[in-house]
Amino acid sequence: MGSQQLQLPTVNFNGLDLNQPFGSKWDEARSEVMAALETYGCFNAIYGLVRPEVNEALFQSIVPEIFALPLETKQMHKSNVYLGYIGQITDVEYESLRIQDAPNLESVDNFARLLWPEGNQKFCNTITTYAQHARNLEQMVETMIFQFLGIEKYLNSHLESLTYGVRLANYGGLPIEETKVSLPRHVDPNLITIIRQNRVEGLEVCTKDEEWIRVVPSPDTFTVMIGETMTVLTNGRYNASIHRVSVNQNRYSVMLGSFPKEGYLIQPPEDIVDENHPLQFHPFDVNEYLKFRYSPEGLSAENSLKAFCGATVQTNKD
Ligand SMILES: O=C(O)CCC(=O)C(=O)O
Ligand SMILES: [Fe+2]
Repeated sequence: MGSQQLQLPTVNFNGLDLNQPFGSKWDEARSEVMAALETYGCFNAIYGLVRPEVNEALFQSIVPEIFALPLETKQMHKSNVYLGYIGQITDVEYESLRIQDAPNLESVDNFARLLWPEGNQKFCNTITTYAQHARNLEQMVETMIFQFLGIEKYLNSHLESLTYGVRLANYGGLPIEETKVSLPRHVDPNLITIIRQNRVEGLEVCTKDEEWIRVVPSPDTFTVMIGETMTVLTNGRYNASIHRVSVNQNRYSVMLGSFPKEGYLIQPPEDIVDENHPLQFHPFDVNEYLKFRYSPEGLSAENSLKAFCGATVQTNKD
């Protein structure tokens, strides 16, 4: 038998409501989500409520237009190595821009005015509508995780401590004959990333057996993946998804990422730490971690998260 193409599990979120997080449909979706997170650290969510015209505006005009701007203009958004503009680093011309606090119209407008001094209403409306939609999905997944771990009483304060950014990515300089890795294997440092690839595929997720699953885009599907901050929060129960991007043609993607707000420390609730589940990580500041992760010490560490904040656990296999 030929090797069967592995596929990422798909969970249907249509009809689920963040304000009514219960009932048989919700519970069924939650079981599927938690099983997928355990195995892959990610899954596909069918969540088609974003209007087609928003999607069209995003991928047909907003994203291509922003990357067509002069480099100096795009580079006005540099803050640190993970936030802001990233580019000019590989021969495949990967570049990306991050819009901080994207569900908020005022923040997006501030961002837009750096690029277009007279403002850009279409840009602002499209980005905020998209970000609010993806944030809803993000918060449903957070809710499922908190329910599943029996730590729901901490959910509201946790959600209030989050901030959301949208990252736009451009894989240019193509087409080329052979598909090539243009964003190398990595894990995301944040809590959850909601990825939207439009038509052109490229995202690949690594399984525990070191096989790569190619994620096929579809019009109403978002890929949901957990990052290292979620690993810390869940005391190591859920590993961040290892992924990369391989392409042979021009590709755009749009991501929403959740981060703790500046100054918030992440640590697992005491309810999920006990003799059988000893504390795996010291309280974690993602911004400090980002500085470490891209420092020579962080880059050379086998596991930069553990090197940064791992607690010494006697019973651990490593
Ligand atoms: O473009 C994608 O599909 C994913 C990009 C990614 O993994 C990242 O920016 O961290
Ligand atoms: Fe990533």
